[in-house]
Amino acid sequence: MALSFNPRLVRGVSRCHAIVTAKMALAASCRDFSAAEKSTVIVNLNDNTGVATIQLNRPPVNSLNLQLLTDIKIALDKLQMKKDCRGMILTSSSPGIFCAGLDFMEMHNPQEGRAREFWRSLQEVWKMLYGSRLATIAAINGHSPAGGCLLSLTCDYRVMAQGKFMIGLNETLLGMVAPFWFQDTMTNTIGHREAEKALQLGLLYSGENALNVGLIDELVPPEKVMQTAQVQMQTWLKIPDLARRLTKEQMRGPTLQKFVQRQNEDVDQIMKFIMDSATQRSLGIYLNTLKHKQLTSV
Ligand SMILES: CCCCC/C=C\C/C=C\C=C\CC(=O)SCCNC(=O)CCNC(=O)[C@H](O)C(C)(C)COP(=O)(O)OP(=O)(O)OC[C@H]1O[C@@H](n2cnc3c(N)ncnc32)[C@H](O)[C@@H]1OP(=O)(O)O
Repeated sequence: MALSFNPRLVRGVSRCHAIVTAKMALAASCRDFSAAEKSTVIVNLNDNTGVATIQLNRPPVNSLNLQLLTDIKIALDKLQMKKDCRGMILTSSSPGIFCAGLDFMEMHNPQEGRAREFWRSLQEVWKMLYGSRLATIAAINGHSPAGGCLLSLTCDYRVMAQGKFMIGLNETLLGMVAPFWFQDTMTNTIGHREAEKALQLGLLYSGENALNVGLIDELVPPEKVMQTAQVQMQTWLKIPDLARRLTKEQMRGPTLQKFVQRQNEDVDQIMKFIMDSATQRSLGIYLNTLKHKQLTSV
């Protein structure tokens, strides 16, 4: 079978797979909790407020490869073990791009063993974030398609930057089906009817339309995204932790339980799907449309 390769993506491989060294500039009251010296996330915990920030730091587009997923997981593990950490803001170190979703290089003609590990890591990160004891806010400072949208949907609140940025689960545009837990996370946020349209049509929303359907909670000028997230975090942290956390557990519990029951089956289904030649053909076609910039938002 002839596969369609996108030269720009192929060129991007070395860059995408290069390890990004995080440069830490820490304020006096902040502690560095980054996963390792060479990490694809920058993590700070403010001791005064108990609020941590995780910045996705994998230029140019924070596409989620195995390393970035692993670093997010390590960072979250560390933060959740800190008793004094009560809230977490998830954002990007590259204004203009929150996260471009899964790294195509993990999906395009993968080795099965690596692909399984990758998918399990994505599942783990979703489960940890969706069930986190922390109050979580996504400061969406740029584009957030597919897996990027999913990451933001795991948070308790979403602040997005005004501008030409798009957000949504556009999997069908890639000839893919968003897994049931992507769908559930979306449905829990915007309701069944809107999610049906969004998921079937692979809608990428503008900030204004995302706000209208409830996909995001606030739309603010780009330079105000972090500040707005921090102010909003104070509202969440005014609530006694235990009451807020138990309420979150009760609200999200059924979705998480369903996920745990079907987690292994989900991996098998994804592997069958991704190793199929028709899937790889559709993916190749999509990579070409990406090259020619045909993505548009509603
Ligand atoms: C292995 C098992 C997995 C199996 C999964 C199978 C089934 C599950 C079902 C579906 C799940 C899907 C979830 C996903 O997340 S799929 C990813 C979907 N993402 C997108 O569609 C976004 C694509 N990117 C864009 O639209 C634009 O890049 C973006 C708007 C984000 C930014 O635009 P901008 O103009 O600023 O930048 P570009 O010039 O386009 O990009 C810069 C550079 O980065 C490369 N790149 C972009 N996105 C990705 C990506 N997701 N993965 C890898 N690389 C990416 C792009 O090609 C450019 O490279 P270069 O030209 O500079 O080399």
